[in-house]
Amino acid sequence: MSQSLDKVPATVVTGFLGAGKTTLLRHLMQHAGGRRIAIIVNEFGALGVDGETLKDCGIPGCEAENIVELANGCLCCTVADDFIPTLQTLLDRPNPPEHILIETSGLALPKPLIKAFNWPAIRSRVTVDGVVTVVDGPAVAEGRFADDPEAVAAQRAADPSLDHDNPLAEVYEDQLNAADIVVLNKADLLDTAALERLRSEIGARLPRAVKVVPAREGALEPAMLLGLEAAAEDDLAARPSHHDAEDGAHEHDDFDSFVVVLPEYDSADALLARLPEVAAAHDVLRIKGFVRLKGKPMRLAVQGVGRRFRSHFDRAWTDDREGHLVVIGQAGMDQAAIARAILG
Ligand SMILES: Nc1nc2c(ncn2[C@@H]2O[C@H](COP(=O)(O)OP(=O)(O)OP(=O)(O)O)[C@@H](O)[C@H]2O)c(=O)[nH]1
Repeated sequence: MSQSLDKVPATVVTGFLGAGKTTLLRHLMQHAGGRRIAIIVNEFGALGVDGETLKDCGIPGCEAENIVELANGCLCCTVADDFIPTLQTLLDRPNPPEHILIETSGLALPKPLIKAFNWPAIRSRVTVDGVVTVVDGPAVAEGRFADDPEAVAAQRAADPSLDHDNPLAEVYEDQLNAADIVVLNKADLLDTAALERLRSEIGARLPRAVKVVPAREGALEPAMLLGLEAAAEDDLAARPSHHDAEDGAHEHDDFDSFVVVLPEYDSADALLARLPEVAAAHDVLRIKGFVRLKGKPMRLAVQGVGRRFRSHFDRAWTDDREGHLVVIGQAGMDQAAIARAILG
């Protein structure tokens, strides 16, 4: 399918919490070859961390003005108020972007977002070049997205549109269904046999013939991800969604997030030792944020996915915000207990 020459291509990068979407975007920006790219980030959680991670990260193109953070919330419900005007503002720039990258929240069902590209205000100006679904390989291998993998497989064989008990499974499935390419990320944490098994398992779940490409740190050539010319907004029927059955209306109450404000620490060692234990004890899905250390101008970026944590000094603080961590989990998590345990 050839893309209309005057439409700006937009790539939707989706994938579950912590799968590696922001990491993949950073890699793309690093290898953009001078292309003018704008990024729209939509995040679940009261405080934007992904936008903060990308903005002014030192990669050419990641200057703050090229990165737009959409207000916290469900992109599909704020399409008219937020998303469409944001796109229009980008397209109306004197020097409009040559490509737009959109990072969805890890909990988003991507189809309503793709549908939004059919809105009259933008339909003639922008097209969905492709949907890149980033998958957290080890999390899938650990069975994070299935109540009981065998039971779900059997159920699906009987009725592919069946809802799952596990809300994670539903989001995961919708994100796979929307994909034009699947990035099987965190390949470094899987051996060859596990990687091959996952690749064929994922391939078997996909509703269409879509490539499943293993990656480490989202490091793939931009040519693999951009320029797919999928015009996904014209091809909605091929991308079944749990959202379809709900007739547009959907629940947001499966997941929850809150912010823990941190004191300034002499050393982050004790905090970093506690975090994996807290995440495991409370089945927290995602923890991310920045820690302030006494006497250090640099902020310590902390990223946790399940019980796997990483931290590094990313850049100097540019404001006097306190250190904070955004915690995301399933609804009903004991926020007070988690906050207490984090603060130690
Ligand atoms: N071991 C390993 N870790 C990775 C890889 N890719 C990303 N990570 C780490 O996984 C964590 C989450 O990565 P992000 O890129 O922030 O994930 P995300 O999908 O943007 O997260 P949300 O926006 O919260 O959904 C970070 O600590 C990354 O450094 C990979 O290929 N291997």
